Amino acid sequence: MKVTPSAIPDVLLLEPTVFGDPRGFFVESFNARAFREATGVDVTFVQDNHSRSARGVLRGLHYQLHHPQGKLVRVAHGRVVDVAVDLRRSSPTFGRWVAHELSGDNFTQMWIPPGFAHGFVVLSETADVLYKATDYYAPQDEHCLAWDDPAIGVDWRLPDTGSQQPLLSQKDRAGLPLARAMHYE
Ligand SMILES: Cc1cn([C@H]2C[C@H](O)[C@@H](COP(=O)(O)OP(=O)(O)O[C@H]3O[C@H](C)C(=O)[C@H](O)[C@H]3O)O2)c(=O)[nH]c1=O
Repeated sequence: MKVTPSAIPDVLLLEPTVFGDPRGFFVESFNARAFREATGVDVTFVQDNHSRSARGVLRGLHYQLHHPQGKLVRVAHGRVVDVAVDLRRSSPTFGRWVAHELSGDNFTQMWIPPGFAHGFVVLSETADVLYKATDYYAPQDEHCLAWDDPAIGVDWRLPDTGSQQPLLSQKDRAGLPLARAMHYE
């Protein structure tokens, strides 16, 4: 597995080894020992998530404040721009973001440690996003950062769907700007 630090060094891009043959391919999408040895990150995942979305759907930017989740994100089918925003007030990259295309074709995974808001926008007709989390879902502890806060300035590379706006949940339409959102110490 190849591991490359992103522009925010704690956020890592992982490229697993893919074994292709005339039948198709095989890939170990997660191996705890390989993950620990390749990244130096020693965490336990307690929850697997899978969401399917249509082109132009944007989910995010979400985080749990008192039960922060580290996330290992991959795309089994389709293409997304996956985004992480550093909400650790003590971090030198507080308020900064990273975005990378994850797809069923590139097999790239993004490790996003606790302390970040996470979101993605779908570029393909549909996309299946699968991610492991290091803590359990805590709906009472969920917070939403505004996807379009100019103070963060995420370049979502929104797909052309004929609409200026991505397709958002009601919760995501009410995301807070960085200046008013709760942060991690
Ligand atoms: C996240 C989650 C949701 N749910 C239920 C709650 C709702 O009835 C339904 C849809 O939830 P929501 O609209 O919050 O799903 P997303 O907008 O995909 O939220 C996720 O989007 C971004 C990209 C994230 O990184 C987070 O994991 C998460 O916030 O699934 C659960 O039962 N367990 C869960 O862990």
